[in-house]
Amino acid sequence: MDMEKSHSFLFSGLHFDRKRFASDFARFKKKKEGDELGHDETSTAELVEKAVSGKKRRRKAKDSEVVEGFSVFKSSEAVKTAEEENVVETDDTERKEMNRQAEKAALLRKKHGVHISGHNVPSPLQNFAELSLRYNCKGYLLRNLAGLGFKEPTPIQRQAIPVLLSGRECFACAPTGSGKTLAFICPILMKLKPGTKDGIRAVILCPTRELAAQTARECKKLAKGKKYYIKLMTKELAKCGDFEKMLCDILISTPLRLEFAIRRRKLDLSRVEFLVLDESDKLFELGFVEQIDSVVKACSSPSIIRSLFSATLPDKVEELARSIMHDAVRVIVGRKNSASELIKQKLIFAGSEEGKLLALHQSFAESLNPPILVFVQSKERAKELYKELAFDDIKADVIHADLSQTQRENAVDNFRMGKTWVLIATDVIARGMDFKGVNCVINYDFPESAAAYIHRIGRSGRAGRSGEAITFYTEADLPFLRNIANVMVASGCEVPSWILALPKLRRKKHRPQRDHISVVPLGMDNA
Ligand SMILES: Nc1ncnc2c1ncn2[C@@H]1O[C@H](COP(=O)(O)OP(=O)(O)OP(=O)(O)O)[C@@H](O)[C@H]1O
Repeated sequence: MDMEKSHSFLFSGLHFDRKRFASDFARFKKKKEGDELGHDETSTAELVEKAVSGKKRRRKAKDSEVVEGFSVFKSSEAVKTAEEENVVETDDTERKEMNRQAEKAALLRKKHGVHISGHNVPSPLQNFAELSLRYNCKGYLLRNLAGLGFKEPTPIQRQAIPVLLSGRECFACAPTGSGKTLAFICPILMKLKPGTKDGIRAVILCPTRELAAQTARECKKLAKGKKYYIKLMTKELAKCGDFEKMLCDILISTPLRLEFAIRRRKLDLSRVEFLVLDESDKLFELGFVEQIDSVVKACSSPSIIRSLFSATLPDKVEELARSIMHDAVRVIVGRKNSASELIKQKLIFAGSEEGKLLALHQSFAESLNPPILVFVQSKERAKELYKELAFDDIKADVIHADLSQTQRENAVDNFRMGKTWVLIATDVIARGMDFKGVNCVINYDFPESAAAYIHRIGRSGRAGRSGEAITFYTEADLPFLRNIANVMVASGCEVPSWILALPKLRRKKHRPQRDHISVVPLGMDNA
């Protein structure tokens, strides 16, 4: 691929007029043939060719260091013929044009808070129309984007789409609710032919079933009008699907189900051209990493394009991923690992576990502005809090990993439709879930990490809307308070200075033992 690039790069802007230099060209051709017979005649065309290939060598050497730097060719030692003067002039114009383009791209990135690393990064999109001007995007996709009301690409879409379309692997980190899903689906749809019998050519991995189902739905919306085979790996499919006969262009799955299908059902992923790890930092956590490993191995095509997307991308994950990626481009929107600036964040000291419950009842009694998401630390606590709220006149529901698939789906659907006002949840829906217009996220239990905090509160303040996040804390959470306060400060929220002066904590996860959620004093339940 690099070879191809340097080839087209070398000859772009250089037009050797074969008609005008017909006689030279004929001599050059003769010379080439004559070379084999030991002739020694130098033609104009050959001089040009020599000068150019000399440039090619120097340019190749220079390419590995910096992208700009064409001035080096000005010191060509080769004899300058009139034709070569032409070449140099063309080179100069080409250089100026490239510099102009690079400057324009840098300004656009600056305007949208896009930071990149990697060489030869394609310029960001100015608008969706550029998808067809630069990349020949089909009309159906542009119509679907317009139909969904997407007028302008979001910053991550502006940069990540051209990166993936140019065949480069990509690490992408952008705030919650900033349109990362479209950033990876769009290039897949643009690159893959719909409805072929070639087998699976794109795999999107998500950490939860809910997110996988949501991503499959988004993918179908964007593909509307084209006969793509888009499949969600359900439990039944993983267990009983006839993979040899299954028509599938794009497969969306959780790592567990996909690994099961690969290992037990011999699912063939050797023709996969795009592998996306959504919420990639989660997927590189213990418990997922072995499954990811087997999926990465099964996607064995040498030309595969892998990409990692998340709102949080710790350095450790980047290092690990870098070992499997080739020449990846890194795209960061805003500050890495930070919360969306659209969310107003507050910390509330609730004193004790009982204090938290009273504070929640009180805040609901004073003003209830649904839809509201309430996060707790475990499924046991989710059940407990749900029981407590059931006495109030509030339409509450609960979602956690102990529920059946159907119960989980219903909980999500009812919340989406507005039938549920308050959804009590564990971290099972903390990442990626796109509930439109969540007004407030309440961290009833303090999040276990800064990343968990960023993802949880990121269920509100999406797609340009504002949101609110309230985090309760007790004495037990004090050692971890500073970590969350730092995230708040980084996204422009005010935090009391004493919190920022708390000692630094090395421990990454915070899951204290907590008293049961109940206003009834312990031991009185059966009275
Ligand atoms: N260009 C756009 N213009 C307007 N809205 C958009 C655009 N692209 C995506 N959206 C909408 O923005 C919302 C958030 O998008 P998405 O779920 O992809 O966010 P995300 O960055 O993946 O968030 P998270 O980190 O929480 O997973 C969705 O409702 C989506 O439809």
